[in-house]
Amino acid sequence: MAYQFGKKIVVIGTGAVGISYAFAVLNQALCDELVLIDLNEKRVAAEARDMRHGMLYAPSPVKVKEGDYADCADADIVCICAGVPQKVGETRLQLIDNNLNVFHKIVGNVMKHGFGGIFLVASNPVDVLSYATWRFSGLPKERVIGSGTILDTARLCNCLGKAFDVSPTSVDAHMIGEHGDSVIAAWSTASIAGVPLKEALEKSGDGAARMAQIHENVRSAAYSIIEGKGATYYGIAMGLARITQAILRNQQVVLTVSVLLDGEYGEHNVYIGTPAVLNGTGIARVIEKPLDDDERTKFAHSAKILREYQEKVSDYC
Ligand SMILES: NC(=O)C1=CN([C@@H]2O[C@H](COP(=O)(O)OP(=O)(O)OC[C@H]3O[C@@H](n4cnc5c(N)ncnc54)[C@H](O)[C@@H]3O)[C@@H](O)[C@H]2O)C=CC1
Ligand SMILES: CC(=O)C(=O)O
Repeated sequence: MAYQFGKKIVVIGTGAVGISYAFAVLNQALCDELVLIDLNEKRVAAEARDMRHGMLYAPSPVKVKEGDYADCADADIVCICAGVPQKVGETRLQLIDNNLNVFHKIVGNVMKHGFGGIFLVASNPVDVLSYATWRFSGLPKERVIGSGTILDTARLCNCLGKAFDVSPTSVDAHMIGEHGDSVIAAWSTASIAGVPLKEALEKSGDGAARMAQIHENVRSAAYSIIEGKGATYYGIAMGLARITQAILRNQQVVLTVSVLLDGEYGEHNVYIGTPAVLNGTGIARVIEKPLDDDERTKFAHSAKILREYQEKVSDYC
């Protein structure tokens, strides 16, 4: 496991998601300095101390401490996981007013200290908050990345892996669009070793029903996990760690993340989930999937919803 000399990550908001991400970063030795920031100073100091105790058994030493915004000045990645999560039955978009207010303060504080690295946004609604972070920070769009549909894609690959009895890592399929209720399964391009899954499912006779069921399973996963244990955090933490690895190890890998579209899919000025190539510069390029007509219509609908919510950002600018 490569040790990342000189790499520094700051996590802002060390609740369930932020601290799970921090723990994944330590266990994968993705940086050599990890700084935790939260409004709850007593708790964040305790989290950092607990993590330092585990360092003896980590794959590589990582300096962990609780910190403040001055620590962002020379950070490679600032990952924002702060703000409220959904309560049972609440949608992600319903969190917008509270979390936009939180992000306005946080991004302002980070930029005040001359941050020039990459923002990684996890808080919901993640696409709209990624757009807000881009607007508030003034950084190039390539350096403001939302986790987007990285978790939805993992959920889809899990379902399809189970359905076709292969490892999820052998499934090539993507969830795109809003990380939320209008999320889309890009069935027309889903495959295993080049075998198209839409046709494979259709051959079984009940293909349309199975695809609808798998889509619903993915779309509603967060709702049912929140009902079961109050929050979701391990899945997104692993997804955030994967994005972090792609950036800090300059991997040039394709992941589904939230990016600002500039003509791809016929859309402009909207942060939304799509496959993109990630490397040390952040977003190296967006990959526009060849969608069928139905997927294209649904993607345009998802973008429309997000653009409407993005308008709220102007109130702060
Ligand atoms: N993108 C994704 O796929 C996922 C996103 N999420 C989102 O992540 C966010 C965090 O969720 P949880 O960790 O479960 O919530 P949580 O309530 O456990 O933690 C949130 C933390 O943010 C901190 N915080 C609030 N305002 C702050 C500020 N101004 N400065 C610094 N810290 C501040 C709180 O003190 C708290 O520790 C939520 O918006 C949730 O919806 C959760 C799961 C998956
Ligand atoms: C909470 C959330 O966004 C998720 O688990 O997908």
